Amino acid sequence: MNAITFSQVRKAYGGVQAVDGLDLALPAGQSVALLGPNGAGKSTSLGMLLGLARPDSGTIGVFGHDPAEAVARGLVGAMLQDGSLPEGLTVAETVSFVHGLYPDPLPLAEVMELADLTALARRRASRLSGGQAQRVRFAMAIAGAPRLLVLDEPTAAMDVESRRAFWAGMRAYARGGRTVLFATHHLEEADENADRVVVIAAGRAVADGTPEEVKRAAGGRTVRFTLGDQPSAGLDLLPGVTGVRIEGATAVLRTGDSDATAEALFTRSGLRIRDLEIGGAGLEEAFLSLTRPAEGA
Ligand SMILES: Nc1ncnc2c1ncn2[C@@H]1O[C@H](COP(=O)(O)OP(=O)(O)OP(=O)(O)O)[C@@H](O)[C@H]1O
Repeated sequence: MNAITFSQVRKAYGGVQAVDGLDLALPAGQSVALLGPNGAGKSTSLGMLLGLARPDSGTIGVFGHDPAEAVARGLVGAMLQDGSLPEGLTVAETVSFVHGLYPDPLPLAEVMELADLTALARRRASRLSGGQAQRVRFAMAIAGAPRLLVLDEPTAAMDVESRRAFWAGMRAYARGGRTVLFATHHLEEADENADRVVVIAAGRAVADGTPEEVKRAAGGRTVRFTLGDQPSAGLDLLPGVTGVRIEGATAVLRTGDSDATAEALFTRSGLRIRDLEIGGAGLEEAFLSLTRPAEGA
């Protein structure tokens, strides 16, 4: 059975078409990243999935139910971008209170462990750093052992160490056949933590598959070399080149024909080429090539 289906879902705010005909079918048991640039429609889609807003048209199903019905049945846990924590309670009291609301929760110690909160149990929840508060929200989202866990940019306020611990907790939660859908614009988070990546731009899915498949669908390879302070003008006109990015002293060319691009760099560009590397396109190149045309539209 599909955990989630979106069929031709549309949602506009005033003149902005936030979600523009989104189709999605996610089988139960997968961890899926909804990957897209700012304003792509990720939060709007997740809000509708949680029954917080209704589509203007189209339908959304969660384990075969209407979203609000699925939430009422306790099938869905969510961690959204904001939401304040109660004043005056410790972390342990906050998590334990929410935990007590569910008929069939995860063991409390397991919730604290998965959210990496054991060492913070006695701290006041209202005095936590942004990243620590996110971990409490994560604990509250998983406490009821929901079959579907929805996370909207969960690591936004976390440092590198907290992120690592967070994703380890998320993957451990996902292991018992549970479904996780998370929104992110961090490519490496999608690459490392999702079985499947849905790239969303301008309110539509523009690519959908394993991280490897998405990279392949975007096609092409990258040719990178040290440009130094030489001019980059004209690199986009070399044979095969479909995109040019300058990263500090390095030029990164996306190309459909790396042999022709490399040959032209040496014979025709007039540049001094050093440290040439040819590689497969990473998720970042795939993401840029998939979302750029839609963004500019
Ligand atoms: N309540 C609202 N009122 C008006 N416009 C909105 C509202 N919510 C979202 N939008 C607009 O809809 C579009 C999609 O926004 P959304 O927040 O869904 O994108 P997102 O992919 O989650 O972006 P981000 O990564 O920045 O969170 C944006 O243009 C946004 O400005």
